[in-house]
Amino acid sequence: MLPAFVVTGFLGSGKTTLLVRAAREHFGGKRVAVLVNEIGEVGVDGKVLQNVYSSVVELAEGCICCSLHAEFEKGIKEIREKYDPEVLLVETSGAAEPFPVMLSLQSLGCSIEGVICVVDAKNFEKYKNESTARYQIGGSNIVVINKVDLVDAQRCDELEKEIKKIWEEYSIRNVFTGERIFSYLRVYRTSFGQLPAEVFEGIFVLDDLSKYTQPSPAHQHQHRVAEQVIQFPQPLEYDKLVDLLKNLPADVIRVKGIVRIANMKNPVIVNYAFGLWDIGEEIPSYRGSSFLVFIKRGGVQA
Ligand SMILES: Nc1nc2c(ncn2[C@@H]2O[C@H](COP(=O)(O)OP(=O)(O)OP(=O)(O)O)[C@@H](O)[C@H]2O)c(=O)[nH]1
Repeated sequence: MLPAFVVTGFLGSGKTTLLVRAAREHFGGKRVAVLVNEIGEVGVDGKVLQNVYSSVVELAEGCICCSLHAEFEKGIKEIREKYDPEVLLVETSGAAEPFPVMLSLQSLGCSIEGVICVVDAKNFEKYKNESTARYQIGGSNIVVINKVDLVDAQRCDELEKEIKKIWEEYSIRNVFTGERIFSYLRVYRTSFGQLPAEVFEGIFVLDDLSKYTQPSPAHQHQHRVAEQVIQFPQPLEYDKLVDLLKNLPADVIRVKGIVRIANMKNPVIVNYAFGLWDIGEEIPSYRGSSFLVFIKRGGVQA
């Protein structure tokens, strides 16, 4: 059985950051393959992850928990044949629910060693009523309260209580017995996805889910976000980019992309989530054109 971890969590919560950190701190020396899914036609996370993992497969334009189901299974088979990994990491898009992904992985001979839901401590209040965010918490056995550098300890305590309540309500159950499929929830508090080694040591292995017949939440799942990609043929002025990020319409909840900036040697990653932005990490290997992906709340179904 191939050990697999699923990383889920709402848009911009810090999934890619966590995986980049895990590569540096916990997977040295192991053959690790990563499968990453984004809702948009242009992937950013895959390019960021390629900087630290050599085997990255991107599934863009669609959602692995519903429309991309077949591609997901094909992607996993391809990864196994091509890279023969010792560990598989799956980063779902911020708009996906983890349960169907877990079922697929198990049916393909993976043992799920943890479903990690990343929660954005700073912005949880702004997205906590989205049903997808609730199913992501309920479909996990490890919740990582991330961005704790941006909130105080009291807020973290409140959040942890709230998350546990949501987990109780939304956790996946055996429809016949009402029993919870995950017998426990483990909560960590982190900054920039820093986790203890135990998370990746196989101590959170899940049961075989195929014996449960609960219909997958994907059947009711709708994407209440829409995305638009803008390409920039010329390098951007730094100040103009900052201006743009500071003056986005309120319904834009997430922006990310890779852009070239005038007078900077390498392309850089641009990140914006619920009002917080950052222009920074360089991607020297990126050869494509500059682009930004804008994700809006309340858009059409994907
Ligand atoms: N202050 C702070 N910022 C963080 C932390 N973790 C991540 N970020 C920032 O949050 C932004 C989004 O992080 P990502 O790791 O790209 O989030 P994601 O969940 O992969 O995003 P999507 O794939 O679009 O859903 C980036 O600007 C990160 O640098 C943290 O603990 N503290």
